[in-house]
Amino acid sequence: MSRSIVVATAQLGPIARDEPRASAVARMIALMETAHSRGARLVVFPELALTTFFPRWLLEGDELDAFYETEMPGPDTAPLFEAAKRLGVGFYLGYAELLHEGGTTRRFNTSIFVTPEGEIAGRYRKVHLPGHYNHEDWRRFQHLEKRYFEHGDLGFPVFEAMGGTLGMCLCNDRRWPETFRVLGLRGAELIMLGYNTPQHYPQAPEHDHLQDFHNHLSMQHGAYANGAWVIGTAKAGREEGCDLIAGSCIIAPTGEIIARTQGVGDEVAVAEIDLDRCRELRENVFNFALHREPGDYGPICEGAEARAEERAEITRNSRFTASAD
Ligand SMILES: C[C@@H](NC(N)=O)C(=O)O
Repeated sequence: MSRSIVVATAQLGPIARDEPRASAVARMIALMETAHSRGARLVVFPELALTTFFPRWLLEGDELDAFYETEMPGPDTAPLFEAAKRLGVGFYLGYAELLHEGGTTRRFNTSIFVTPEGEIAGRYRKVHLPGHYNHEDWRRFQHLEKRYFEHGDLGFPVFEAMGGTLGMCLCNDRRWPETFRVLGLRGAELIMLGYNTPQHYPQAPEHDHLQDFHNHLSMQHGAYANGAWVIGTAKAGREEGCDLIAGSCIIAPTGEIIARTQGVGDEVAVAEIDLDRCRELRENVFNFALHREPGDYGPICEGAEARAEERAEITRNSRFTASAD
């Protein structure tokens, strides 16, 4: 018996700095309706899908806080939840999360999975935060994710929804094989992720022409080496003068891209996927129980305590991550 489900990647074009959330949400509902009209029951939106990619600027106070969600759904996002219920569609959504916890303000780069019933079935907080902590004059665009978000505190959880075992990650996470492997070890059959990836890589501009290649290379390998379906969704196009790559796609457990967007604007690509196809890999070349050799992978987990302490020290010194209320 197959476990087939029609899924969609719902790519967004640029979101202007002054574009209200209600406008971004209206665009997402239109994409969801298009996906639904093509049979989709699951839709994946990008990372930080409700606003422009604000870590490209040094911001403070209310101007910064305005880019975070303090409730989900909130007044601006409730229509997306309602559309999902009306259409019977589950969705992945990336957004900036701000919460007050024990007298502390916490900020995460977060994704959730919402079921067709409108319930939040899964939550993920980004583990691999790229970029830097302080303003760097030499950059045309900042990448202040390390300043604006705390290291995700949930690890890489999986959850049951839509008849399968699902997992999530966000953007830079896809470049790390460990992300996919941990989700694979937990039995993920479908891994969803959103990304905001500039075409220009300031530290090594000679790699600019490789951004699309590295994007697909990472996700296709993650799918193949773990026998999982992967859906990757871009926020694409020229956003506030910064070119973001597109290439949103649906990838089979064999590593093959079976559907992808063509342009750099709002666009949906749809495919029917059979979750049972994960077995083609997981019962053969990547049968973990039979072939994996964890005894030889020691260095992968070395340094965890030192790294946690280093992060805690940085957090204590940062005005933005885990700041006192
Ligand atoms: C640059 C970085 N962006 C991100 N939003 O994590 C990446 O694509 O790895």
